[in-house]
Amino acid sequence: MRAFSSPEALAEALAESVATALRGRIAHEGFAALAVSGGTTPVRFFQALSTQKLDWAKVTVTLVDERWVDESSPRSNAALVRMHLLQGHAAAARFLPLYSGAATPEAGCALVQAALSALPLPFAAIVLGMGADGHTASFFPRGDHLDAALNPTGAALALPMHAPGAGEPRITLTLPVLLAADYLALHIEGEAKRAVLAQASALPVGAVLAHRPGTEIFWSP
Ligand SMILES: O=C(O)[C@H](O)[C@@H](O)[C@H](O)[C@H](O)COP(=O)(O)O
Repeated sequence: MRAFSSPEALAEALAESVATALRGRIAHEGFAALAVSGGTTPVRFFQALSTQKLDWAKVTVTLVDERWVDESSPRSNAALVRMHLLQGHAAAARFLPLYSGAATPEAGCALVQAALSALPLPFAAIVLGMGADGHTASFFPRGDHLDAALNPTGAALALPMHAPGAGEPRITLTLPVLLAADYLALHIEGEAKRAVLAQASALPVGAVLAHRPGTEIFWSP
């Protein structure tokens, strides 16, 4: 685990690592894709990343998971990314939202998967968050598609998810998509989340860490 003294220091270091992964992929292949998480934690990281100098016009940004709500909702991860990440240098990036306006994530999933499969996969970088219940992406405990989403050999790139702790219906990238990324990081802040992480083996986030022990964990108080 990389422990930092402040959320600001963490944000700068995580932005450096992600920018390095993006530059590396652009240098080799000309294009790169990045998936980021929503929620409340990533705002400082988004702001730090938006100031990184790289050829953002070659980057497609999308989400690890999304709440099935319109961008006018304060719960929209897409709105969060537009407001805090797609600014400054990063304003030149292309953004692929996961929410399409379809009535349900089930109805929108095929379209999302088609759009994802047109990206320069695997992702150059993916940054995960974690909830207090041990979910990461939308791999929620008791989620209706949890087993399918955590199948390391599953063919789906994205799946709908309904779960008691999820708030609204969700759509999420699947475990094999996360595992294939060039660079995979988990960003958590606060003592409570560090304590949850210590119990990770019994939680959905633990499935990611078990399959990808090299996942770089960023923590600050
Ligand atoms: O849409 C979401 O909710 C996220 O992508 C989710 O997976 C997030 O990373 C955790 O819930 C942590 O959320 P906080 O940063 O708000 O604690």
